[in-house]
Amino acid sequence: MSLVHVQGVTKRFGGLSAVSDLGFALEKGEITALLGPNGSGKTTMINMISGALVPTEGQIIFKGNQIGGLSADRIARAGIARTFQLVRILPSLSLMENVMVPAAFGPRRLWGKPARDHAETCLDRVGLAGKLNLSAADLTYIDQKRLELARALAAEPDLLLLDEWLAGLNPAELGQGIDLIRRLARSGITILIVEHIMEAVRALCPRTIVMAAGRKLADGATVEVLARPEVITAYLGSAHA
Ligand SMILES: Nc1ncnc2c1ncn2[C@@H]1O[C@H](COP(=O)(O)OP(=O)(O)OP(=O)(O)O)[C@@H](O)[C@H]1O
Repeated sequence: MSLVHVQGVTKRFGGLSAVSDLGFALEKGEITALLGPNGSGKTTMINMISGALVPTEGQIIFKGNQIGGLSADRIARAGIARTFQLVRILPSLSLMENVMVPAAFGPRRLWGKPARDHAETCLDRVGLAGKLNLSAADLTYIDQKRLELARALAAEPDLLLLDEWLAGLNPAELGQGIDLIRRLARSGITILIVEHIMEAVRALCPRTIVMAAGRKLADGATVEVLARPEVITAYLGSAHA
């Protein structure tokens, strides 16, 4: 059985259909790109999987259970974590404290020493092992991104949703970011990536799903999908082309 099964999902905001009758499945351990021009509905889809938005129609099945419409808190505990387009960390807290907070709300509800040990492991996984007691406000941009990832990992997700996690990195940092995501995927986490940097998509994602105006335009091997005329046409109208 697929880890995730999105079936006939629609999200309407008043008269606007941001996502229309979308369907796809994600297999365990897969790393997949969700692409599309600005406003095509990618973030709305991620928001429905993570519980920030309730689908108007359709089902989102995760590990065999319908999760569409459940609270973000319950979905996180079921094993789905995400990052945001604009980094969300707690600047006044140390790195360790930043990661202990989501650990407390994760499936094991860790507290005290087990939470500290788990936070240390998560920070180590993203390359921040030496900075546990620094204040989050003092981090460079890429380290803030690493910290956000460590906070997502603290909830011990089976599915990780990355919403433009690589955006804003310089070329050297981009290489480090790609390596880090690849390492996480190898550890068995299923990853869905919304990303406008095609170099990263090609390097990381064997499979790509393309949305246009809320609908699925293409789904298949990345190299093949990105060469399709209808995909190229969809992107030519966008600022990211
Ligand atoms: N809360 C909301 N209320 C009303 N309309 C919304 C809301 N969220 C998104 N939309 C609209 O839904 C459409 C899809 O937006 P969405 O942010 O999902 O696109 P996207 O593909 O993620 O775009 P981008 O690449 O620019 O982030 C857009 O027309 C957007 O204006």
